[in-house]
Amino acid sequence: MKLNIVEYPDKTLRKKSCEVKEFDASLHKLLDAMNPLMINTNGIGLAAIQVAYPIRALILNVPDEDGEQPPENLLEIINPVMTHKSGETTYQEGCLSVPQFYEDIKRYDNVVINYQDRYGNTKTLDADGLLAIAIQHEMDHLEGILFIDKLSYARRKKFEKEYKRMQKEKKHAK
Ligand SMILES: CC(=O)Oc1ccc(/C=C/C(=O)NCCc2ccccc2)cc1OC(C)=O
Ligand SMILES: [Co+2]
Repeated sequence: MKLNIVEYPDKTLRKKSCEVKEFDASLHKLLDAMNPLMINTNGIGLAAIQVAYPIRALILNVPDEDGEQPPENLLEIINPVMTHKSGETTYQEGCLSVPQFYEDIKRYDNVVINYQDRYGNTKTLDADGLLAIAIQHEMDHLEGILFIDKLSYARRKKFEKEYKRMQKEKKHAK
């Protein structure tokens, strides 16, 4: 199953993702294809909309203390609902759909979510630190929200200018 990452400013990224109803083989095939794509592109989180599937599914594999992403750390989060959020933290975020751009983004420090696994079993996850940040970043994707939408007006203008120049350079480089 060949997946490609949709890149900003592609309008696909702005779609609202729909609830997953069928926890079937096609869902499993998609999740199984998203994982290597995320790992091979140095990602730690990937939402299905980023590979053009507007469904409420996302995967996460936050590196552990020695920077590894062992398969047992993979989280497959479907139909997540945030039931608690508290505290505040800032982290320089990046996104596979907005390559080569990193910005400090403010997030909650602790979140609790209810979600379903690939078989439809309901689970609860209480997350702090980088995992909490990643969950919020990926759940935004399900609403068509990108981390650059959270920038101040000035920083957003700076981003748009830099991004346009980079895209032009990439085109000429081809
Ligand atoms: C050149 C380029 O695009 O660099 C990258 C940028 C972002 C990423 C991955 C970002 C990512 O997984 N974001 C998930 C959401 C998230 C953001 C911040 C903290 C937690 C979770 C990977 C990149 O690729 C390389 C080779 O480093
Ligand atoms: Co992202």
